[in-house]
Order: sequence, then C-alpha cells, then structure tokens
Amino acid sequence: MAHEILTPAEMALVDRAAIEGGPLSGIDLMHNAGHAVAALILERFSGAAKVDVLCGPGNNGGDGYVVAGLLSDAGMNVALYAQGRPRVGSDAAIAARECPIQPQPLADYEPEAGSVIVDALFGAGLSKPLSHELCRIAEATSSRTVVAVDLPSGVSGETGVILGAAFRAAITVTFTRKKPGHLLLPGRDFCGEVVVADIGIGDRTVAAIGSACVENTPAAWIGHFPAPNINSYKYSRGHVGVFSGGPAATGAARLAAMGAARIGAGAVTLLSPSASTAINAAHLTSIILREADTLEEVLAFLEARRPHSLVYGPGLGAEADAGDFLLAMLAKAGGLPSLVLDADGLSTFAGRPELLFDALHRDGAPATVLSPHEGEFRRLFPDIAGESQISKLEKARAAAKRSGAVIIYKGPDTVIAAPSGYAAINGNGTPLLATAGSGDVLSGICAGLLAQGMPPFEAACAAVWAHADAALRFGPGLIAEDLPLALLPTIRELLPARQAERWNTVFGKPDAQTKG
Ligand SMILES: NC(=O)C1=CN([C@@H]2O[C@H](COP(=O)(O)OP(=O)(O)OC[C@H]3O[C@@H](n4cnc5c(N)ncnc54)[C@H](O)[C@@H]3O)[C@@H](O)[C@H]2O)[C@@H](O)CC1
Ligand SMILES: Nc1ncnc2c1ncn2[C@@H]1O[C@H](COP(=O)(O)OP(=O)(O)O)[C@@H](O)[C@H]1O
Ligand SMILES: [K+]
Repeated sequence: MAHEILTPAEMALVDRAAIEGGPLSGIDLMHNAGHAVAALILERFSGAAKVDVLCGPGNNGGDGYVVAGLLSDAGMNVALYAQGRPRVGSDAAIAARECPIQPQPLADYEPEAGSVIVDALFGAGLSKPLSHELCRIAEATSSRTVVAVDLPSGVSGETGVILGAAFRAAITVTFTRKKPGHLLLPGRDFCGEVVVADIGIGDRTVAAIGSACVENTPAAWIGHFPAPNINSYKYSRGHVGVFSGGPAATGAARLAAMGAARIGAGAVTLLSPSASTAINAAHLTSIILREADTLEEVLAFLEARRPHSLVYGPGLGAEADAGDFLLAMLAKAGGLPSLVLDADGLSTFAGRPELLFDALHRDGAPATVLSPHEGEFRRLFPDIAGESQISKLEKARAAAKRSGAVIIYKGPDTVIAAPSGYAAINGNGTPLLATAGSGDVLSGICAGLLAQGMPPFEAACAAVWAHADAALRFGPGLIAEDLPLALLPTIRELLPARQAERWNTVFGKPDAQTKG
C-alpha cells in the first residue's frame, strides 16, 4: 500500500527498522536521498546559474551535503551554507566529511537572483520555531526557486502547522512516503509540488509499522466501489431518502438527491414537508417525491420503502426541533442501515452534541457519516476544535471516536476518519468546490454510495475524492448544480478500474478489507 501516510515519528521507526534489517545502512539511505534530490534538480534546473545548499545540523542537513557534492560533481556552480556542525558519529557527519565543498556560515547567506536554493535545514526533526535569523532567510527566499528536502523547514511534518516561519518551496522531495504536513494546511501550501522518492526502503518495512492513515486515492477504496450487476433493479441498486427543508430552503436537499442519483443509487426519494411539495414537484423529474410532515409519516415511509440510506440536514434549519425530530426518528425507526448528517443536521446539536452521540452509539443505530465544515465541527466538538497542539488529522480521529460515526472533516484539506482511528487525508481538493451547495451534493454522493452497500469509511473517502475529481474535470465556472452531472467522467473511469480490481481479487491480489 504505497499510499500510507507516515508521521515523522513513524518514519523514524521505518528508517530504523530498514537500517537494522539491512542491507542498506543509514549513510546508504542518506546517499539515496541525496541522489534523488540531485537528480530532480539536474532534470528540472540544470540551467540555473548557481545552487545554494543550506544545511542544518541534523540528518536533513546530511542529505544537503550529499546533494551539494553530487551537483558539484555534475558541473553545477554550488555554494554551501551550514548552521552548526553535524553531531559526531551521525550519518550527517559522514556526509559532511565526504562533501568536497567548504561550508560558509549560514548567517552570511543572502539569496541571489538566478540561484536555486536547496532547503536542507530541518525535516522530520523540526522541534521548535525557526530562529529570527532563519525566519529572515525564509522570508528573503520566498520569491526564489526553493527545492525543499523532505519538508520545507518550518513546516511541522506531523501537523502541517508553521513553526515561526517556513520556506516556500517550488518542489519538495520527500522520502518513502508522504507525511501529514505535506497534505494538511497550511503546510501543504508551502510544499509546492511533492515528489516521493524511493530510497530503497521496501513496502513490507513500511507496512510493518502499521500506519493508520492513507492518502485518499481510489486505491484506498476502489475494491468497494459499487458496480451494478445484471440482476440489479432500481431498489436493489440502492434507495436513498433525502429530507427536504421548508419552502424557503428546498434546493439543498434537491442537490443532495441529484448527487445520490448520479453516483448510482437506483432510487432517490425526497421527503418533503407539504408546504414545500409544490416547489419540489416543479423541480424534480426522476427523483421520487413523498410528502411527510410528521414523524408517523416518515416512519411509515421507512417501514414501507426500507431505504438503505438517509441524508438529513441540508436546508432543514438549525433550530432544536430538527435535532429532536432526528432523535425521535432514530429511537423509533428499526433497522435503518445508514445515515449522512450534514449542515443543519449537525448544527441543530450545538450545545447538546452528546444527545446525538448517545443515539449513534446505541445498539441498532445506523452506520453514520457526519460531514462538518470547520464551523459545524466547532459546534459539535468545541473542545477538540480548540486543541492547539493536535493536527486536523488527530481532531478528526478524536471526533470519530467520540461520536461513533465516520467523520468527513471538510475543507481544502478534508480528513476522513473512522471511529477505529483509521483515517485518510484528501489530496485532490480544489477551490472550485468553494461554491454554495457543493457540500450538499457531497452528502448525497456519500449516501448514494452507502445505499449501494459501500462500507461507511470507504464510502466517505470515495465521495470526497469523486466530488473533487468531478469539480476538477468540470473546471472554472462550476456551481453546485453542475456537480451531479460533472460526476459522469469520474464514474466512467472508476467503474472499469473497479472491474479490474475485481479480477485482481479473483486472482488473490489486493486486500478489500474495510477499514471503517
Ligand atoms: N538515516 C535516516 O534516518 C535518514 C534520514 N533522512 C533525513 O533525515 C531527516 C531527519 O533527520 P533528523 O532527525 O536529524 O532531524 P533534522 O535534520 O530535521 O533536524 C534535527 C536537528 O535540528 C535541531 N532543530 C530542530 N528544530 C530546530 C529549530 N527550529 N532551530 C534550530 N534547531 C532545530 C534538532 O535539535 C536536531 O539537532 C529527514 O528529514 C531526512 O531528510 C534521510 O537521509 C533518509 C535516511
Ligand atoms: N478551498 C477549497 N479547496 C478544496 N475544497 C474546498 C474548498 N472550499 C470548500 N471546499 C469543499 O467544498 C465543500 C463545501 O461544503 P460546505 O462548506 O458544506 O458548503 P455548502 O454548505 O455551501 O454546501 C466541502 O466538500 C469542502 O471540502
Ligand atoms: K528541509
């Protein structure tokens, strides 16, 4: 699984296990790391007038000494600036000794136009904010071409938080696997293009560490992606029920309904208050419309039609009665398989979230996905949101554990987390999605996948990825109404990939275990 994400601490364990297990020693790995960075610079920037390599005191600096030596051997004009000497006996000390270029004090460094800067100051070992002097240098290089080794110095590999200031890289070359700081904001914004270099550490060594986080790519869930078979009929392909708001707020539910239908649910029913029926009827064709004003009417629908998944929240209004209605429905409806709570369906529990969490932890509760944006997350999990020391990844995990639901913690760096702690960080997000109603479509896509039998964690991951992929393919001008139809090219590529995966499974290749 080459899409695992490793924290710096996990990466250190992997490095150690690789060195102990052989055949490569620490300095061999450092040589390989330096080679990878030097090869990239030769490939992309061989015409640069000069390369300035900035080396720190640890092994990140060690990589820098290797890069400087290799680029100089290749005929480039290289200058080396170092902060502190590597610790005696470290791999970095060997690399510094091997390097033919005499380092100058980093305090003397002034960036020049036309130079490419290699930032090998701090990587995984960054433990405190950059000093004033380093902040000055980071600032002075912000408009230059910087290639960062492992991470831009100043970016926490674990959280993506900036410690003091950070170098702004055009390209970051990291080793073996990405770290959370490459995907979480604001770190991601400082990394530029991220290249993952293989330095000779095998997949098995990485797998043995048991990272519980992956980058959200189709590889993480394609084995569960639903494909209709020859026996499918509309209800067996998945039936989604979406709750509509009152007459002034019906659009959100229709967006969710269309998202569910386009991702492949065979039937989607919009449950509409009678005051909204005429408006909804005027805007719907293939979506089934069912009037339901009271709990009894909703329960009668659930009993008669047995939908596989419900979307509750978009456009419902955040007043307490929306939450009370949901709790009553959960208490009385037997055997509801799955539920997506979004928007007002989350905000209605502000100040009383434990009522929701208790209901979701009860025996027989539906498999639930909560899809809060930043503000909704703060309303449901104020203490977790306020923790300044932990990453968005850890916040999503804590929220999933507490609520008993899969969390889609939305934003440019959406994190998906299961109550088990298993998590994914999304990397294909696009600001094109920052348009009103796009979250409503996402909730429908997620419900549509749940209704087709996809396990909740995988359904949430696939929904987030497909939502962003569709937006990227559609391009500028996207509004939420476009998103359901924009899913088509995405689905048309995912379905053959799913078929190929099925053949692999027949022949015993990848595992299709659920992580949720
Ligand atoms: N054998 C290995 O373990 C390998 C390590 N590699 C490189 O090694 C790096 C990790 O090396 P290290 O663990 O030595 O860590 P770093 O080189 O990132 O930094 C550690 C040193 O910097 C100091 N430090 C941290 N933050 C500071 C700050 N803000 N101001 C001043 N000093 C600060 C620490 O006290 C420590 O001395 C990786 O990022 C990667 O580039 C690669 O060469 C691959 C192999
Ligand atoms: N800058 C961005 N980059 C990537 N994705 C974004 C960005 N801004 C918003 N999104 C995504 O767009 C969607 C917006 O959802 P939400 O905030 O609930 O909007 P709405 O309530 O209008 O539907 C989420 O999936 C979110 O992750
Ligand atoms: K660095």
